[in-house]
Amino acid sequence: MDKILGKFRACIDKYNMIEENDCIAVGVSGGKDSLVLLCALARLRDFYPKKFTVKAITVDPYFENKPGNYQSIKELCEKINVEYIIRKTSLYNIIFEDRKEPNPCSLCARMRRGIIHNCAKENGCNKIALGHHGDDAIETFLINLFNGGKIGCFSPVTYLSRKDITLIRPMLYLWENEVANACKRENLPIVKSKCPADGVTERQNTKEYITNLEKTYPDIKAKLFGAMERGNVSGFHQ
Ligand SMILES: Nc1ncnc2c1ncn2[C@@H]1O[C@H](COP(=O)(O)OP(=O)(O)OP(=O)(O)O)[C@@H](O)[C@H]1O
Repeated sequence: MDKILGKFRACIDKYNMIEENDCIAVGVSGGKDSLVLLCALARLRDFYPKKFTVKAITVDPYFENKPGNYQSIKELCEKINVEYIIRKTSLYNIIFEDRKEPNPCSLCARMRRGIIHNCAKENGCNKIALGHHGDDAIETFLINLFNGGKIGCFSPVTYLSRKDITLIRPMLYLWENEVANACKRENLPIVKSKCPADGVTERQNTKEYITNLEKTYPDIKAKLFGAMERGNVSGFHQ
């Protein structure tokens, strides 16, 4: 974990993501990104100059109308001294059985976000940390550009005034392969998603597009990310 903590902290400091006495809910899906985020934040909590609390929240979509098995995450949370909250939902039932959504991902993400925000508030948190990394940022930037003709991305920090809660994305200075390596090194307990739509997303195509671009422009990822900061895109800045 120490190997990634430098960049992790640099991102937090640059975008002032943590204030004294923050209570931060980490959205934990069970995937590698949010597990690494959870452990990195819990580790930082132990020596960061500003005191803050970390909690973990999993929104259980109830795939196939059955509860997910998050026992290994529960054990991890006990080990790193983090309170763990699992929120039962009917996401799977609503999206795949009731509505039989042809494009389930965006509705699911929207509903899931609302549930995480409410759950964080109910548990006394003023911030929510999400596991987006640098690859997610440049992929989102390109998807918005190519599909919508728009310059934009999610922001490193977003204050949601209606809910009075702030979203932070502390892993933006890490690339996906750095996060994946940290996950392996720490032997974190990935809970494999049972989502029927997993892996067949637009994002996968964009990932492959960027991998191909890298053959001609080896540092295209850093250039794209740098352009977002230099161009002050969506709250990114230099
Ligand atoms: N079911 C969930 N419960 C709680 N938080 C979630 C859940 N699903 C996603 N999140 C949060 O939203 C972030 C972005 O969601 P997304 O589906 O893009 O995840 P991802 O990039 O596949 O990351 P991960 O490897 O953590 O699953 C996650 O990193 C996590 O912080």
